[in-house]
Amino acid sequence: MTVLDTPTAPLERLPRPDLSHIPGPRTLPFLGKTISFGMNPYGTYFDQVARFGNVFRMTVFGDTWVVLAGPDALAEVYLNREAIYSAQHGLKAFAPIFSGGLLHRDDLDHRAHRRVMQAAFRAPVLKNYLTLMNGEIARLLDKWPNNSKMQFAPAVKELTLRLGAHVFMGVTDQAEVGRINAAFIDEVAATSALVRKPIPFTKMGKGVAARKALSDDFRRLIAARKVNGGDDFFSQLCIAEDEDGQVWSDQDIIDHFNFLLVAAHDAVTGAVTTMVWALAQDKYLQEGVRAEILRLGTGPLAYEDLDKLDLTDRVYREALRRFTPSAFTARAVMADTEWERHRLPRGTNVVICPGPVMMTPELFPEPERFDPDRYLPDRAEDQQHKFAWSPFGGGAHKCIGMHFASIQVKAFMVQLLQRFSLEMDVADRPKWREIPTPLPTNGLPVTLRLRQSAQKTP
Ligand code: HEM
Repeated sequence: MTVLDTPTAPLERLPRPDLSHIPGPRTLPFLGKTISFGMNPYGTYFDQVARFGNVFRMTVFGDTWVVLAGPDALAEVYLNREAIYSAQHGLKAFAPIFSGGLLHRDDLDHRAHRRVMQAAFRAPVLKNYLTLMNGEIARLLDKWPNNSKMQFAPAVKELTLRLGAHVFMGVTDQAEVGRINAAFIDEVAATSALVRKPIPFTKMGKGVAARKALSDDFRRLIAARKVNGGDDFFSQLCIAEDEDGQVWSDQDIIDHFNFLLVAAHDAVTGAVTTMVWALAQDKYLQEGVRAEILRLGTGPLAYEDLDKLDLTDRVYREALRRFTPSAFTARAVMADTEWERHRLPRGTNVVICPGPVMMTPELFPEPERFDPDRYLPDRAEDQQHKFAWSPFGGGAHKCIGMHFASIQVKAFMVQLLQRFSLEMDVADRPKWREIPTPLPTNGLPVTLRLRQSAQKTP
């Protein structure tokens, strides 16, 4: 067993190239399209594509980006065949919170770290997580109210946080769970900070302080887990090794786990919230999903049954299309290149847009309609282009947790629908905030009614 030795050099400063040859709107210097993009990111995208085509310049929060629109651009940047697009540089605004995480590494360094992480996502390990999740979901759902309207979005956020502490970290002490979750919430909030410098009392300042506090917690946990082991995700990361016996240093474990917590949490919460939004307003669809779930029995989801939830899976996929958790992502260009006859000099920051691509009517007709049948073999709208449907990204950085996420979402939906009918008043149908992660702005008021056959956990 050897400790992986891939020290990350400090980020080199890239030039700030002149991008005046790229088409784009005339805007105020610092402000640019900040307000329009912040309030209506998808609308801004489609508007700019209509005016300038698939490559355009846009200034947001003082930084100028070149937006590469459409699914071909996703293929170009995600597949990164010539190794010229850097995630580490492109996402450097988040480095104070996430440096050292997998998405904040490139090339050989990234590949070496990803090989170690893969060990925590093997099938037998995932199966153990499912067992842990099932027990904890049952206990947490026992506490949800029957027959009264609840704010579903914050409730599911709280539930996934508690689930996360248990399944992700193996932490059950309530005081510790509370402390970790509070720090975690500050970290997540920092990802949408307007002020990117970690000045005390700003979002970024609090985020950086939270990272420090969490790192101290993780360091204490590592020592215990290396001795006692455990089925939780953190314990698996502590012992993860690649096929050549390479393992991470303690600092690597801390950095990776720090990023993983956030990567896992918000997206899963978003997917579940969207599914409940769709099912609560479509009784017919809800009954269809429930019937499919009940055909498997009345117990929690078994690992072997994961592939038998066809309609549930299509609802999940449609949720990830309709309000995708990660609608935009960024890279930096490390060597002069060209895209669609536009020169992209070294140092150009590019944005690619999986969210808007999944809302493009030419690929997904009537994109605003929630329609799980899009994925049936006779329509297969997602198959028209390799990157038509790509909520998990692609290429070297494709989401490593996508099976984990699918298990978590389905384990939750199985127990939720076995127990409860979901109802939403027409007047409560929400507006959605689209970035940084989609959220119904009214908290999603939903009434849960305990089904007659459902029982509380013994
Ligand atoms: C529905 C849930 C999820 C969605 C939609 C999602 C989406 C994504 C996307 C789009 C990326 C690529 C970002 C980019 O290239 O810029 C990504 C990367 C990543 N995700 Fe997820 N994710 C989800 C759940 C999870 C979970 C549950 C975990 C861990 C348990 C996880 C861990 C990661 C990691 C570590 C990366 C970086 C991979 C790399 O750089 O090699 N994600 N995810």
